[in-house]
Amino acid sequence: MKDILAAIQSPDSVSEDFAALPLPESYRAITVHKDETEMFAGLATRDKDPRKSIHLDEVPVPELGPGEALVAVMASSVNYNSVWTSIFEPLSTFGFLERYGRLSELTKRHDLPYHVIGSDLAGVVLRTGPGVNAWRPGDEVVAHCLSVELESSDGHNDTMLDPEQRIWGFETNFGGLAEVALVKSNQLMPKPDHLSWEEAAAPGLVNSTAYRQLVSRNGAGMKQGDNVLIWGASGGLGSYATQFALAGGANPICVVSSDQKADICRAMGAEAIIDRNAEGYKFWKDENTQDPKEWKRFGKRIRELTGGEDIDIVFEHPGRETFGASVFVTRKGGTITTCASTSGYMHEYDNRYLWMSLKRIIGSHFANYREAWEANRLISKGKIHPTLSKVYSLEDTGQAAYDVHRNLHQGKVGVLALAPEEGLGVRDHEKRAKHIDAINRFRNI
Ligand SMILES: C/C=C/C(=O)SCCNC(=O)CCNC(=O)[C@H](O)C(C)(C)COP(=O)(O)OP(=O)(O)OC[C@H]1O[C@@H](n2cnc3c(N)ncnc32)[C@H](O)[C@@H]1OP(=O)(O)O
Ligand SMILES: NC(=O)C1=CN([C@@H]2O[C@H](COP(=O)(O)OP(=O)(O)OC[C@H]3O[C@@H](n4cnc5c(N)ncnc54)[C@H](OP(=O)(O)O)[C@@H]3O)[C@@H](O)[C@H]2O)C=CC1
Repeated sequence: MKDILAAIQSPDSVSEDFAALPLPESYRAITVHKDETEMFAGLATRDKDPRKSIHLDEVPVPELGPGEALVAVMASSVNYNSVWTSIFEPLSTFGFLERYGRLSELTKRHDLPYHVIGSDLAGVVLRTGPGVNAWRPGDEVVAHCLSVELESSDGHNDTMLDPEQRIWGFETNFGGLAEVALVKSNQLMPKPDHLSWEEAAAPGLVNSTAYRQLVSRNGAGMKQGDNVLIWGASGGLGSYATQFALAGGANPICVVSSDQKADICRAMGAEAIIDRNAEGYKFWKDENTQDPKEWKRFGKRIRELTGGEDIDIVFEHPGRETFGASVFVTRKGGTITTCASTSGYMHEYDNRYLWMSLKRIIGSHFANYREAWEANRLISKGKIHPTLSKVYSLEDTGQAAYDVHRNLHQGKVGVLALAPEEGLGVRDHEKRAKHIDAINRFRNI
């Protein structure tokens, strides 16, 4: 591993040098263990502690198959899907690995008693499998997390519709929170050259998801002037949704839960901000009863901020807690687009407000190959910026996941894998200097 890192850090290394490096037999990886899936049985979601289930193990380097690449991971980031994996909710991800393992001789590799998690990476290609021509050892890359087989025509127009669609590092093994990762080569994209390894690893999953959910015609198809209600506007998804709304000439109405988060949204350029904590919205009177008066109070506040207008698009992900309010505050003909249910997946809303006002609910999940590429291109061009706040070592990934689970973080949380320190990997310093304030906006807050 030392030789690999030395080659990555040497300005003189060429592709042949990487190709000639022997692959290590094993690598350090963040895992959860199959024999621990019941460890939190009986505990409330909030009390399940990722620091107890997340391990740092030495695991064997997987065999490389056709169309695949092994990547030396310099940095990765924590996504909420790794939080779900680490608390074994809503399902243990070992069920996904077993199902994938049944697909073919090659996919059997994924069905192991440990799960190497993580759905983002920035690093350097070490080896490519048969049939890979577009990427070579030594290429500096990021990887998106869409894994598809594409043997069925169902996914040929929109790769997210492939019946064998999986999220790498969540529904497959050998993810990005590790020193080495195995990906399909079609997941690879050029690393934005003005960013450090950890900055480049931060946007991938959430940026692509927000792009499909909000901007793409497969999602809400946002246009100039739209009022976009963004829940968790300074969080992982929300910090990119806010940037897309601003960059696309829309009007984000940002919901956050503290002054500090409101300040971050202001610094991004948003003006309409609702502090849900300070304003004390209680959309549920008790576990089973919502309070439409609170939906109305929330809608009134939105109208104050928009000069009397209602919401064209709601960017939804908190789920059960907010969904009733989200449907209510959407204007006639507007769209609620949802990609998650952090607070609970059995939603309730008053359907009269949906059908009588001709609103639409759109389900959205990650991004197809092309959308992920387009989202990464916007990062590379400096139109959208990473929202990295804090960076942890691989050893401290459990704490990083704990922070995200407890909503103690801002924007995105990074993890260094092979990178010995922060700030390495920048190739275009001039471009970086142009965007430095935006790149650092979330740092150390
Ligand atoms: C990029 C990052 C993303 C995120 O962070 S997302 C957040 C994290 N992710 C999650 O929380 C999602 C976790 N996943 C899940 O909870 C589950 O993954 C799903 C609920 C999404 C799906 O579960 P499944 O196991 O695939 O489905 P079933 O409920 O067990 O049902 C499958 C059985 O139901 C049959 N079936 C499917 N459609 C129909 C139909 N229309 N009519 C009749 N049967 C149907 C199938 O065939 C199959 O059957 P048979 O069990 O016998 O094989
Ligand atoms: N389907 C897909 O492709 C994807 C799904 N996801 C899912 O989306 C969800 C959010 O992910 P991500 O943005 O990365 O997570 P983060 O935790 O980084 O951000 C979510 C934000 O939502 C807000 N929030 C949390 N709970 C509530 C609540 N009960 N009511 C209102 N607001 C709330 C918080 O902001 P504040 O406290 O400031 O209001 C929080 O910062 C997760 O469940 C994740 O699994 C994520 C990416 C892709």
